[in-house]
Amino acid sequence: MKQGGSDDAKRAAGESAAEAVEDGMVVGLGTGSTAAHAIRAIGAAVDAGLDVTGVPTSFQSRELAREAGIPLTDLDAAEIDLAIDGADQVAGGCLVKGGGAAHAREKIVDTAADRLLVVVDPTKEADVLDHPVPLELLPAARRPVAAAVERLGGEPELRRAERKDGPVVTDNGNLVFDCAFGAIADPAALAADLATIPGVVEHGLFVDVADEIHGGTADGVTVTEL
Ligand SMILES: O=C[C@H](O)[C@H](O)[C@H](O)COP(=O)(O)O
Repeated sequence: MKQGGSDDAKRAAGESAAEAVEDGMVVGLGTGSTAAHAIRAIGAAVDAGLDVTGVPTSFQSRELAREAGIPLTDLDAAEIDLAIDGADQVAGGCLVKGGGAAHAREKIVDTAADRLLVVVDPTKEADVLDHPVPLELLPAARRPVAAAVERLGGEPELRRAERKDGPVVTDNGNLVFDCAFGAIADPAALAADLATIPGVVEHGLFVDVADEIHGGTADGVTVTEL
């Protein structure tokens, strides 16, 4: 599922968003190769004396933040000022997320933040969302969830692990379906439908969550306010 934009473009986007982090902030730390650049840049700022606390969105972002020296907290203890996160596709301010199977915790952290800055390279930007939508689902609900997705016109595919026999298991112990719907004309309506399926823990459509898109290229960054 992962797409391969250039690392220079991802770094430009991540570092651009990290510049918005101010002294005293609690920052949501997204997951993925683009958000990783923001985490490293925030770590460098902490090393230089900035007082920032992070709320990770996954095992991976927690590990990276620890390595980068960012003090961590959680939603029980703190309000989040700003979150920085990647996306698998962006169109019209809506996002598809979950290529790294982290979208459930990402959605909790990103929606809890006062502002969400999305960091992407040009391969992620589209006119209309048509990327398969990841669903995190309870293992016991696999068959009924698949049937419900098909009734909505989607084609669910169980995500399989690349270096393990069997499925991907999320940080929460659940399965992931990647659901192809073709072009998604009305992301809000599809999001509402997916949210009502029993057994779906979270879907990867993020509608009305992002505040800024930091689109990186090897030559610079375009910031789009939403
Ligand atoms: O589950 C993973 C996340 O939603 C990522 O933010 C998303 O897949 C983008 O990752 P990357 O920046 O590596 O393409």
